[in-house]
Amino acid sequence: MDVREQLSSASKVVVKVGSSSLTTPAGTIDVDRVDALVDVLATRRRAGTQIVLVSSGAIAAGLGPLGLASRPRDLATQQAAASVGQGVLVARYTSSFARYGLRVGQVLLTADDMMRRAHHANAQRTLDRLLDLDIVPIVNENDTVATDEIRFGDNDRLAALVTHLIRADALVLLSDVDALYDGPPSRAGSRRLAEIRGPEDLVGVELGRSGGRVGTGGMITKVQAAKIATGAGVPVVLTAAAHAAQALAGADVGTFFHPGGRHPGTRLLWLAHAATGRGRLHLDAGAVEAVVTRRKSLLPAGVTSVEGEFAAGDPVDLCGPRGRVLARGLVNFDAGEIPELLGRSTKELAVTLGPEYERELIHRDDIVILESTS
Ligand SMILES: Nc1ncnc2c1ncn2[C@@H]1O[C@H](COP(=O)(O)OP(=O)(O)O)[C@@H](O)[C@H]1O
Ligand SMILES: N[C@@H](CCC(=O)OP(=O)(O)O)C(=O)O
Repeated sequence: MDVREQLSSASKVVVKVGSSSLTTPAGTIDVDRVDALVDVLATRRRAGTQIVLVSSGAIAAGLGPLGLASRPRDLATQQAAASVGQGVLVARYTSSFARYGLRVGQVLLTADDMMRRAHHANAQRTLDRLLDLDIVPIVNENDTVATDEIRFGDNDRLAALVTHLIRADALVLLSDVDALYDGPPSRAGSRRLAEIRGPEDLVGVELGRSGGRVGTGGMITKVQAAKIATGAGVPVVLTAAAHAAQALAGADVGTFFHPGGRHPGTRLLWLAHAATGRGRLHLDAGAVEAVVTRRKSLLPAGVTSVEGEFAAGDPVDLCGPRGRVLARGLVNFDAGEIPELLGRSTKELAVTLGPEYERELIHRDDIVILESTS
């Protein structure tokens, strides 16, 4: 079977569309292009495929109503624009899908929703239920509450994580460019890359930032998203929104990223690919061996020092004796509590500080290995 047939036979697909494919330069919704995209998605939905649409465009669609000529630099005004634009965007999707008798549901997610166990399960349950009810979920980052520190900032990686969250069979990234090129598409001689089979095919490819006025991540975040999805066994197609129908039909458009890898736990994908450590724990050689090689939980006895300000539940980087970041995990204690625990056994801590201290610093289920020690 041609690999691209995985797209035509997929029963659950995540489609991500960028701001520039949905809005006009004047900062309003481009109704014709939204309708054209919805025509494709609704047709596929009515043929039985479950679709989740990850749609950017809230900030871009809020510019016109707020009288802004370009994307504001400061976060507060971006959030205000997103607040106005998100409503306009979803109103348009609602009426556009209604032409096909389909309902949409708005789902706004933060990075935390992908990471914290309870939030993650909640988001998963909601999306699953929406799909059971034949509703098309329209997902975006919850821009109005996300601060710079905790923000995804781009919907490409969010779409890859949603792909895992709902156990989709394929991810389609739609942009204003028809494929990944080996250099800037505006440069004469740049060639379309029809297929990416693995990291070796990306060597020498110039991944530029966004060329448009309203896009954010450019090709860098799209390739990161493709790596997250394919690394967990899901094929990805990157192409222009105008080619959405062909991409979903498995035609030779855009760039096809071949799946590889297995399906790791979704929550930890966020930790590996989208989180940044809020602090660092320095491990001795024994703890590195236990955590990285034998995949055990991290106990206070194996930690030599702590850096940074973080709260229980935050991601922290785990460094080896030479300072290399080897793993990342969700820590069970606030930064301020940790110094007095260091180097001590959990039994001893339970006796002196109380039974609630007889637990690991980081449970092994909350650790992802970023680099092996060998
Ligand atoms: N190697 C490349 N191949 C294709 N496009 C590239 C490349 N490098 C940079 N780009 C730019 O990435 C842009 C798409 O990213 P972005 O503006 O973030 O899109 P979106 O808003 O759809 O998410 C394209 O318009 C293009 O100018
Ligand atoms: N959440 C933001 C979009 C962020 C983003 O990734 O934008 P884009 O690069 O156009 O896909 C918004 O709705 O404006």
